Amino acid sequence: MLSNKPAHHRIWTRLDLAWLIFLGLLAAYWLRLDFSHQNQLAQAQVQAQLRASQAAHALSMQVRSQLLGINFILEHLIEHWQDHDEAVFRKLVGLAQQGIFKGSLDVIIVTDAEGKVLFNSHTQSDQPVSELSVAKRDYFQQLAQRNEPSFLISRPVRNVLTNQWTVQFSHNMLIDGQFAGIILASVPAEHLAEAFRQVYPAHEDVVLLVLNDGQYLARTHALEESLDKKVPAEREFLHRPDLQSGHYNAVAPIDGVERIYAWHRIPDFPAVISLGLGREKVLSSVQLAIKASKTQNLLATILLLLAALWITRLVVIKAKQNRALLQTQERLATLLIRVPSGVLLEDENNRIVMVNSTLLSLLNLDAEPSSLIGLHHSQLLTMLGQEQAAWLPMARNNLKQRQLREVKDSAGRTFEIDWVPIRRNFRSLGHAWFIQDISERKKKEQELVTLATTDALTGLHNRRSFLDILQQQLKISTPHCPGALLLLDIDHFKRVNDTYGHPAGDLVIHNIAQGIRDSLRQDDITGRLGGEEFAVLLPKATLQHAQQLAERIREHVAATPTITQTETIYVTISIGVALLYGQDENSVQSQADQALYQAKNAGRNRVCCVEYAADEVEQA
Ligand SMILES: Nc1nc2c(ncn2[C@@H]2O[C@H](COP(=O)(O)OP(=O)(O)OP(=O)(O)O)[C@@H](O)[C@H]2O)c(=O)[nH]1
Repeated sequence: MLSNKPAHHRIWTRLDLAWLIFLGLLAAYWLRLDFSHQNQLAQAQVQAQLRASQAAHALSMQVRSQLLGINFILEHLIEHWQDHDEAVFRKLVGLAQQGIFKGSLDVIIVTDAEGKVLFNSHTQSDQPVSELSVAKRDYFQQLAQRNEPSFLISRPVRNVLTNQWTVQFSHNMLIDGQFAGIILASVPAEHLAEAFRQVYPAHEDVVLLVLNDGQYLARTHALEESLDKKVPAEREFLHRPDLQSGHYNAVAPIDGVERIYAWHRIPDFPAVISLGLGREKVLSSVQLAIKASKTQNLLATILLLLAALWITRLVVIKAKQNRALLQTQERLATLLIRVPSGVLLEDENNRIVMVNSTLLSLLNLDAEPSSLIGLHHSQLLTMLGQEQAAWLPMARNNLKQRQLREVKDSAGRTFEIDWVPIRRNFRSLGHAWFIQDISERKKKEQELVTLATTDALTGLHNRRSFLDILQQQLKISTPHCPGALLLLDIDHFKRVNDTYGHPAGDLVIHNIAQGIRDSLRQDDITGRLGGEEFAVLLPKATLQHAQQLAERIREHVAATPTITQTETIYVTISIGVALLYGQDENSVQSQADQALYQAKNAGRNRVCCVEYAADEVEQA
């Protein structure tokens, strides 16, 4: 039996499992996608670091060559200062101003060993040099203690006249190994920053030039805010003197921008170049691609979820339909078992769809109904005996009308075979056979027919049945075979009843009926029209033949008494004869009746015929 709950439960268990797997796969996909996005970001960052590192290295080389140039110019000027030819020296200073940072040199100063300014490029040759001393400056004090040629880059200082930040490049002068003063070139920090800005103009990117102690010398952006500061103490290059280059990510405290930094020490000089690329800008294309990928995947996921919901709905509907179908099949199967007919249902390809055990027993087939499902009709026929196979010819699907027929088997049983086509919208869906053993029904029908057409006392045709046959016979009678109607009536039967009683009278009637039947041939028909009146139909008889037969009957009745326990009863009969041809039911009866009347009037126990014209008799 079908059970609703388990089937329902089963389908939901399967769906739950499918959803679990589906959602698990989706989650795994998204985790993998996220991992891949992180990877892309990391790779983009590594590439940015690489780019920054290469660019920082190139910048450091460029700055180094600039510094070497300044150093060379200062050394060259020192040599000429010691020649004491101020005119030539001033000319060389003019040339140096052109050479150092493309004319951005602020000032060149020469001092004596005490720090007193002996030459100032701002002072014209015909003017006295102002009384200035740099003796207290760091760079002077450092250089004063060195007895080998030394080049110093000092932290930026504000020019008191221009209020500009300037970076001081200084070199000591030695005469016979003794400190004899310094030469100093001052360059605006803005100029250094501008040189870098030309390469990295965007404010997201930054180039820093710092001393090894972290002091800013130049910064492409926010220069003013940075020049009197140092870079944050945690920067790698401050505490890893062993490293020549490196990189780090940081949010600059000056402008709050997050950058990917790569730094490089400037070979031979105590300074570091650091290039920071704006992280957001560098990664923006990758982040955009990731965002687009996430959007596309989200849409695809939503579509997949919608599709999965739709499929779930279809599966549930299908499962419900299947369950309903199974229940219907089960009901049908129960019906098939109970139905008294044998049922065989086939599809449009003559494949067995349904069969019940009643059919198998009617066909004398020893098999389980389920074993026949799916078999072709021809396979079923080979399993059947010849007789049964003939009952179920291969169905023709073009037949549209029900076919009903009766067959008899060799055991005398009658079967009704009903073939019903199954069609829908002009299309054949198959057909069904219903087979019923109707032997009993047939027997009962026959009994009813007999009851309806037979006289109970004599077993002869009753009046209605006899007249029906007479009517048929009248239609087929011909001049050569006219046929005849005999009306027979027992003579003085009232006396028999009166004398011997009614039961004895019945016996007489019964015996006379028997006598009449005994006198006739197989084809002749006898009936009791009522009371003591009988009729005989001789289908092909001529008048002469009918007369002879009537006479024989009359003689037989007269010579055959009815013997009861106490009596022997002799009776006679009178007979009227009429020919069928050319008459209808009423006229032929009327003629035979008149002939009978004549026989009665003429003394009874005789046969009288209708008197026909000579040509009529000849024909007969
Ligand atoms: N026992 C018996 N008597 C019947 C039956 N049917 C009719 N009868 C009797 O048959 C008799 C017929 O009588 P009538 O018609 O007078 O004719 P009849 O006495 O035979 O005289 P005729 O025909 O003139 O020779 C009646 O007494 C009926 O009661 C029957 O089925 N059984």
